[in-house]
Amino acid sequence: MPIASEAFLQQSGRAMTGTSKVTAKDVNVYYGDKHALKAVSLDIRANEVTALIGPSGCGKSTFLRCLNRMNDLIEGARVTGLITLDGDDIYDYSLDVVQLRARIGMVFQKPNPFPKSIFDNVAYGPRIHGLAQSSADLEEIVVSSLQRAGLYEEVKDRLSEPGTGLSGGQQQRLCIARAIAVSPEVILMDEPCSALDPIATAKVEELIDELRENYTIVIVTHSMQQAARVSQRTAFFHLGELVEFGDTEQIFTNPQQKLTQGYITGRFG
Ligand SMILES: Nc1ncnc2c1ncn2[C@@H]1O[C@H](COP(=O)(O)OP(=O)(O)OP(=O)(O)O)[C@@H](O)[C@H]1O
Repeated sequence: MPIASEAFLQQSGRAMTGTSKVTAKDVNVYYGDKHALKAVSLDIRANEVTALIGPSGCGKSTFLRCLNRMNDLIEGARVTGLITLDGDDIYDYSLDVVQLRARIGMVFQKPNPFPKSIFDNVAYGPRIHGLAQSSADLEEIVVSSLQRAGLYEEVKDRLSEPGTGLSGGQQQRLCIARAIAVSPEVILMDEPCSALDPIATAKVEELIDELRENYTIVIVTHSMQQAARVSQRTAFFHLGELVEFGDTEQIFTNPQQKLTQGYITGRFG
């Protein structure tokens, strides 16, 4: 592809598939004296799903939270190293963290809709970021976000009812719609299916696969089957270190490291 179009795509906020969207270089995280993440470097490619796997406490969530500076909210947490979004340092002192979190949204383990109507849950972000010029505009954003999250058909007749009245799987798709509504470029998901039953999990996994057409996704999961089903690339962490990172198929069929092999074959974890 000619360089001119690459420059245009990057300016327009959408990097090309295969290009690096988020880059971490030598990232360390300390919680007080605890060195929780050790010299982690990895590239997250645009329009792919990157899965972070590894045994409990290995630092997956810590790394995920570095990517939109959620660790800033944890007292005593300190991050060193470089993390860039489209080449720009996200820890730059002049950067507006609220804007950053609109560009890099997050979906949590437990669905956490606001105690508001389904409509207002999705409208919340666009309202605070001033993304809608009129109420018709806002309605369009809400409807299209619910559609992209695969929830609209199920809730279109009860948009004014509380989001907390939906089933767990629907609540999680509502949270995904809420994240999408501010047009993020990257969506971080921290075990988004761990509170869901298998049918709701399948729906969210299907959705993740559809979303990567427009977004870059990073997902923490405890389920190796899920990582294998939804991701293109997988990073295996152990005791705060990134042990192996590569194409998902290669990681699961031909891991290069003994530790990775031990984990994926269930020898520990
Ligand atoms: N707020 C915190 N304060 C102190 N230590 C923390 C904090 N959060 C995480 N840790 C520690 O940092 C290490 C990495 O934790 P993290 O939650 O990132 O691991 P994880 O791989 O996501 O684990 P899990 O799969 O159990 O969620 C662990 O040893 C954990 O105890």
